[in-house]
Amino acid sequence: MKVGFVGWRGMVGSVLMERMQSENDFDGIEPVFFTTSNVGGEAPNVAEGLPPLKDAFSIDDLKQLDAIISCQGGDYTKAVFADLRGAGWDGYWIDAASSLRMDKDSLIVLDPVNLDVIKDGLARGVKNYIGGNCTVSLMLMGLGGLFANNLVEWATSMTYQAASGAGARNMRELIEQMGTIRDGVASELADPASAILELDRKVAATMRSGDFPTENFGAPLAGSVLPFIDSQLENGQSREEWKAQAETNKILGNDGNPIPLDGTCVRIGAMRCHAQALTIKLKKDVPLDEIEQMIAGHNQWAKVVPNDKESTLRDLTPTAVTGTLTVPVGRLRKLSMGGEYLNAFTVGDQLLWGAAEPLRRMLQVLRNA
Ligand SMILES: NC(=O)C1=CN([C@@H]2O[C@H](COP(=O)(O)OP(=O)(O)OC[C@H]3O[C@@H](n4cnc5c(N)ncnc54)[C@H](OP(=O)(O)O)[C@@H]3O)[C@@H](O)[C@H]2O)C=CC1
Ligand SMILES: N[C@@H](CC(=O)OP(=O)(O)O)C(=O)O
Repeated sequence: MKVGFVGWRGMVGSVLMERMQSENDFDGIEPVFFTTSNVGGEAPNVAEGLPPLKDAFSIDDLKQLDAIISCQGGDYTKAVFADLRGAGWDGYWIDAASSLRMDKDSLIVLDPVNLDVIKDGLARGVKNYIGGNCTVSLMLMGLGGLFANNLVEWATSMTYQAASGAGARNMRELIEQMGTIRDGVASELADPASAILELDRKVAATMRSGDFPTENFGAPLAGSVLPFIDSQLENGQSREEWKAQAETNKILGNDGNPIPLDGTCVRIGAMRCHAQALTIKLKKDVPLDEIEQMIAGHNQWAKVVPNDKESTLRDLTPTAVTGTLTVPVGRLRKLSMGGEYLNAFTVGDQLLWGAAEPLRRMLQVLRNA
């Protein structure tokens, strides 16, 4: 199988390369690497004898491939995809960008949750397989057991989304902001007897000053939260909030009767793990131990964290989860509204299950088909 890689040196692409190497996914495929900026440059060192980088805008070169994985972003997809199909290319297009997700000729891939939908798509001749929004994919990896058991009547999710979701430059800016705040009160911090309200006043003044580095986020994130992610829709939702219901139901293959999902998406000062607090209205009052079994039994990455303080602070934080494929689910308890109202909190690495991993695994599904 001849597989083209576009966007392999970006943040999502680099995580994809790491995962493919550690799973030996390059064995048995013929990888071809593309670039938008360095045609003729050296391909990454993932296999022997790779040809130099090809032009990612060359339809003739792209047409030679059986499958293309793009982590280059939506603008690239918009620039080449239609022309490539228009030129008669019939290969598999696997993409991290959102542009084609809701297209009728595309499926959203998250195989531990929707392998049946993917296999049905392959049998029907679907050729476009798109990774889901990170928050949606991570929610489904954690709570897939409840959806698989048809228990969710509706859910609302309040998210705590990491800087990486906005890009590599934003991750750097978050740390710049943290450092700027710290540097502004270095002398007060060095003196344990300094007045806390004076320290606090200086921190606020630093964050509000015109010099504070906010070029990428557009506002201070360190020491604050930003309750709007992605663009604004006319109905008052952010696009990130809109994706929850639209993408979840598409992933699950719910055509006629969508499960309502909505909430507030918030950027916080974590590096690459998204977290979300969910209120889930169950279709019936199922005992908590059965719910825990459904969640833990759904896939090998979902882990139930006991609802006690020690376990939660040890295992249910971005710090604990970052860089791993584990998707812990905790704070599981029935809410005071009644036995059909479930509380849950889940955390996941948004560059792994939220971006690169579903694409890597889609290639494996194709190879095994
Ligand atoms: N960030 C995220 O959390 C998620 C992102 N996505 C999708 O993936 C797309 C790519 O995201 P992301 O990986 O964050 O984007 P990046 O900005 O990290 O990389 C995109 C491209 O930028 C070019 N580039 C320019 N300068 C550099 C540099 N210094 N280092 C590395 N690459 C550079 C590379 O293209 P070239 O080699 O051709 O120059 C690279 O492939 C997004 O647009 C989005 O559609 C999807 C889910 C989550
Ligand atoms: N919007 C997500 C990241 C992302 O890339 O989402 P999407 O793939 O749906 O555009 C975030 O900011 O955390």
